[in-house]
Amino acid sequence: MAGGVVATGGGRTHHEGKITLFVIVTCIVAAMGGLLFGYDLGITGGVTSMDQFLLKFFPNVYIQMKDQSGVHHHSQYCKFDNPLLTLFTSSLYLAALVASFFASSITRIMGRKISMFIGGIFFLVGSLLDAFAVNVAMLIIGRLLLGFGVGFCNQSVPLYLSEMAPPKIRGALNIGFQLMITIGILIANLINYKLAKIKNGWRFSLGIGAVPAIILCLGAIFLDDTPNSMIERGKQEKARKMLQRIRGIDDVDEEFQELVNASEEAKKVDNAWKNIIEAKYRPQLVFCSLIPFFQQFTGINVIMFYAPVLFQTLGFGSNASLMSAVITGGVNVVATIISIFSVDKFGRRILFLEGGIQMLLCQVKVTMIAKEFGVSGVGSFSKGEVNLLLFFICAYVASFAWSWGPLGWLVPSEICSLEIRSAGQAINVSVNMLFTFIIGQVFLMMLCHLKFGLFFFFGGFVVIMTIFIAFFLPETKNVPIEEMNSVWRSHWFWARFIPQDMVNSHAHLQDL
Ligand SMILES: OC[C@H]1O[C@](O)(CO)[C@@H](O)[C@@H]1O
Repeated sequence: MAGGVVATGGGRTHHEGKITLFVIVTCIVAAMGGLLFGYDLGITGGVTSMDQFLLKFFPNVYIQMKDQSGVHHHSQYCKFDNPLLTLFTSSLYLAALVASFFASSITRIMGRKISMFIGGIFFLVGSLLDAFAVNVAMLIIGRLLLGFGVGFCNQSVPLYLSEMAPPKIRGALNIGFQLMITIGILIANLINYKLAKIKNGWRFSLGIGAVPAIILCLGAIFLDDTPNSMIERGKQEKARKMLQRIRGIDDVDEEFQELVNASEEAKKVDNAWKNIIEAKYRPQLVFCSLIPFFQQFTGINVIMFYAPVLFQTLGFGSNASLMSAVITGGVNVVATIISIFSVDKFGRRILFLEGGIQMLLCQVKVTMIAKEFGVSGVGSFSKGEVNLLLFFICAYVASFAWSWGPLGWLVPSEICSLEIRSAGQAINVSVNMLFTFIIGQVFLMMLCHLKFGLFFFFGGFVVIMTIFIAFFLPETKNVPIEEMNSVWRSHWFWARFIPQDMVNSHAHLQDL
């Protein structure tokens, strides 16, 4: 899940309830929010490598790119290094960061539906502005609007999904949102590949985002709000009817009562921000801040944002570069699906540790192969080397996609109890957006200065984060949220922060 607060409605509930057609339609529409995020995230990489786009908005970059003589630049690595070009990609994340502060209150006070609708409108207008852009300003304003869309949808969609779905599929849906993001990235890569050859293809690439935005807006108009949100806003009777409708059964008393109780308790939480800085919540504060930071310092967005540019820099032809982005996008989707099936089987730690080691090995291998290209970037690869490079980049993306990708959202959401949940999620989402923005903004400059050593730079962070997980993250698989304190209490490091009276006496940790 890429944001929002997970509504657990009391944790381990096993209510009756079918997966009704209503729930399915609801989920499809809401999932458009994740798809749009992924689409807008993945689309810029291909667009910024298209000649016509560069020629229109960034002619200097175009000249540098075509110039093989070295007159305009010192090395191949620097040909895309242009702050405005990177702002086109990364401004979206800055806007998303700002919007999520407003979006969380609007989602709570006015409901999930309104928030999704506002997000959809931002996506729609942003896509159209970009598609019809006549200058760089219009292009960047469009990206900022798309970023507002991301901010609103990241708050409302995951919440909407988890509140509409029957409890038994809530966990799967949590990762399902991340899956939709990866599908969005893949679709963007495919569209770029197809449209690169047609005249002004970039306009279509940027404009096609309007289609899921329209579905999202229409959905938000016609679908109802969640029972949780109705209860929160005092519409009890409407909420009960809604619950009967979405569950497809009449007897919803037990679940309804639980939702009412959860809402009462939520009202009692006076100040999640004050709570989370208390010493007893130190582990949650640390993980909600460091997990998103580390997730971005795996370097994944270097590939997601700039794969075509990166491949071109490393000497791939323009078509091969766009195709390679499709391949990495496909690997990303498949590995995220693998994660859905293995996260409750192997546990979080195994996935984090395996993912970290595999990412590191791949980064070392990529550095070694890219070294052939030389510091000045004038070397060239053999066909075999190109394939090997692509193989290791794919293996790297796969290891991210079954570890830090989905777990970066899952773990923070499952360790925060109600009294700190909203603050914990807000920290997680904002730290993630902030560092996505920073990496998006400085990557091309880093590529220019660090050259192939760039992969090593992120590799260094992967070593630190893997050691961090090994020593500090206890296994959270199958641990109900109310028993999390026992886990911290029996941890060699976190135990010192947790007073004995916080530990639930019924805790059972045999499964760990
Ligand atoms: O699938 C990769 C994508 O997933 C995210 O980490 C969000 O969870 C993005 O920052 C990244 O681009």
